[in-house]
Amino acid sequence: MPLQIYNTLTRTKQTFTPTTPGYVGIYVCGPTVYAEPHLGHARGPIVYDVLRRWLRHQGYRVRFVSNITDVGHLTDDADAGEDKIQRRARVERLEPMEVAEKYMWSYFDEMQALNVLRPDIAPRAAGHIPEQIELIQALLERGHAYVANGSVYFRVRSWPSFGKLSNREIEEQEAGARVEVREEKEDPRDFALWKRAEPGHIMRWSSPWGVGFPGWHIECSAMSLKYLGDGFDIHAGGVDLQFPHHEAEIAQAEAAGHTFARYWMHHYHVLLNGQKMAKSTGNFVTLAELRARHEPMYIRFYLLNSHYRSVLDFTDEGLEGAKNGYLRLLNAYREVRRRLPGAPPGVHPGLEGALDRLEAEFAEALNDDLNTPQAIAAFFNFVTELNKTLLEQPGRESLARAERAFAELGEGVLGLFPHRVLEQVGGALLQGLVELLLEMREEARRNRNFAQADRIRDRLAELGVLVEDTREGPKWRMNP
Ligand SMILES: Nc1ncnc2c1ncn2[C@@H]1O[C@H](COP(=O)(O)OP(=O)(O)OP(=O)(O)O)[C@@H](O)[C@H]1O
Ligand SMILES: [Zn+2]
Repeated sequence: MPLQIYNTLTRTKQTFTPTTPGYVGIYVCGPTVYAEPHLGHARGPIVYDVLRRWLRHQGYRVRFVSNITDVGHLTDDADAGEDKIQRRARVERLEPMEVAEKYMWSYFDEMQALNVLRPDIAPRAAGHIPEQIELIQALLERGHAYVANGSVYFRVRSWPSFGKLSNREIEEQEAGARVEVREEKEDPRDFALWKRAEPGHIMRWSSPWGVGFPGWHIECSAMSLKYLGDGFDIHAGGVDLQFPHHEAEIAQAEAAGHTFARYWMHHYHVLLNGQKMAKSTGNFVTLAELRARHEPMYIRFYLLNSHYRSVLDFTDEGLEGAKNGYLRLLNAYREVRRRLPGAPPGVHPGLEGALDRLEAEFAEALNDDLNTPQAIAAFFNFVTELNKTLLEQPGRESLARAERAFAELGEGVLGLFPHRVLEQVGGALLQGLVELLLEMREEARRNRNFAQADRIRDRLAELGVLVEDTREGPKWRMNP
């Protein structure tokens, strides 16, 4: 079965076929960079990272674009309120662009720690003002926008398909708008493409309509079309963005004469205490806090262990459980790597069969609307079978294939086993030294020098090397 994607536009799972055979363009709405990223911010990037890796694994060339919003996102969705970045700049006594830099880099650092591949392009809204102005001009020429008082608004009435993505009526949009904003609009449903800068507004650019700044939605239409072209393949973001942000993006692009994205993917929220994790409400746990307590790969595994179209209510116990599951897979991978150099030549039919099943189940899971928990389940099934076959000393060819499965599917596609995690035990020198210490510990025990033996074990534990005494002698593993 080829890749099926649930397309919000059609509300069905559809077979994915790219516009240009062999190439896939993906655009993901990125963060507004005015605060430290929280766990919710990681879900989308990790899910779409797996999508990107999976397409690449299947031989596609993928261009992955994810923007940084550094201007235009107001505290109020109805074109009123203060720019979120400017407000933060006031609080921190920084330049707005300092705020944007600071939190953009925290975001990139967190994503890197979570083994999310860098976007091919991470365009910033403030760096694409001419492109946005050009798109607004096209809308004005076609009568889908109008100038009012130095601001430009999209004329929703002129675009009947507005609302096709979310099927939603737009009345709420009016609710929070300040009176003067409402008054200059022809229709309360209209939204800002360009806003006149009030005297205190620092982030300002010249435009044909006077000094101002772009509306939040226009950046994504302008930048996705610029870098991915008309009719690009996949546009993604959180469900909260479906309306009004994505509706506006579609209307702006199509009303200006472009064909817009063909598949729309939306991930559901990470919750905390039953509510959406969000910067603006203060209901969140930052990635930095979590990373101080947990290896980042536990966090990635935790997020991938639920389907992106279901909400995920975060709990500490859930994350703790993910850790155990993750370590089970990681230890199996390490064991395969450890055995490989000394394995006798040969093919082990049992292991080969388990690998066939893993590959088939894994592909089936990801092709079914990116069912990552199912793909992880395929790995668990495999590890159960692998552990059985390891008792029979499988030959090198089969072990090498098992190693490739971990490397190509576990790391290459799911991104769960970066070199860093493996290297903690992978280095031959480290391995040799630990084994030497364990030999000395055995010797100490034979000489009834238990204090010495315990000291070696405890010192190793402090270094993260856990020693377990089994019937076959001491075994050790790293606690990452
Ligand atoms: N709790 C969450 N779970 C999943 N995705 C989220 C969550 N919060 C935000 N996102 C997604 O992260 C991206 C960046 O969103 P944004 O910067 O607006 O974050 P936010 O925390 O919701 O901010 P605010 O509270 O100010 O609206 C968007 O794609 C958004 O859908
Ligand atoms: Zn967007």
